[in-house]
Amino acid sequence: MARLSVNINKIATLRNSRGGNNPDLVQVAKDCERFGAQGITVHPRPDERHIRYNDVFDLKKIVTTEFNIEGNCEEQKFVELVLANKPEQVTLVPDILGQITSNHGWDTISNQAYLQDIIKVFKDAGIRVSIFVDPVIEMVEAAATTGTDRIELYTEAYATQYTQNKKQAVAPYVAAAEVAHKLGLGINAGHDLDLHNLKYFAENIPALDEVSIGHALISDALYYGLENTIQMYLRQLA
Ligand SMILES: CC(=O)[C@@H](O)[C@H](O)COP(=O)(O)O
Ligand SMILES: NCC(=O)COP(=O)(O)O
Repeated sequence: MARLSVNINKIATLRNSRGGNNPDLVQVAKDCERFGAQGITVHPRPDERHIRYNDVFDLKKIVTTEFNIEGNCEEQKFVELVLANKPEQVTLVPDILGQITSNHGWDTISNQAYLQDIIKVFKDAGIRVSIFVDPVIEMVEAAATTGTDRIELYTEAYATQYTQNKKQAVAPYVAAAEVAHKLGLGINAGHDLDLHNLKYFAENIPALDEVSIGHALISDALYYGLENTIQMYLRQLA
């Protein structure tokens, strides 16, 4: 069964909207774990639109499952933040400044030497590395020679196509996961996964280690409550 890592970016969005500490991000992380979350994911962006760099230090003190920090390693401040906190996992995402959200994986061919160097920095610090990739066979194959422990399959395209044709939507991800598994890579996935599309994805992807889910899960919690929502997502993975 793939692990569920809850991305709490949008809790920080709500907190920041009024300038105080409500909702309390640290308490929400503790509660997510108490409700069954098997990991906590945050994505501190340079503009700190939601997760602030200081949040990472506060969360590191209390996360007892797996702490996954996502971000763009081309930002030195991000590299220093991760090395200072040594999470269980870092997920490297090639975001360009000003993006509304993450919307592409690494070109692991043209960035091969750069990724090899930066991945070694994190692995030498004892941190598991995952890199964000599109479900493109060549990109997965080149990921294997970067030294990364895992890939994270960027699932927006799956989510977008799911309602029209779920078999067609999942096909490239199955193919990518089969190649990744054969090459000894761990397999994570995330972006726009939700209560409608998660079960089918998890049933079809071989050797799926972890999904990280935030936007839809936190939105669902507005209707179903956080504890019930986390349990609902876990049931999709059972
Ligand atoms: C990498 C990815 O797809 C998501 O984890 C990302 O963290 C979402 O970021 P926002 O919450 O800023 O949209
Ligand atoms: N890596 C994906 C993630 O952490 C959350 O993405 P989303 O569910 O907010 O789209």
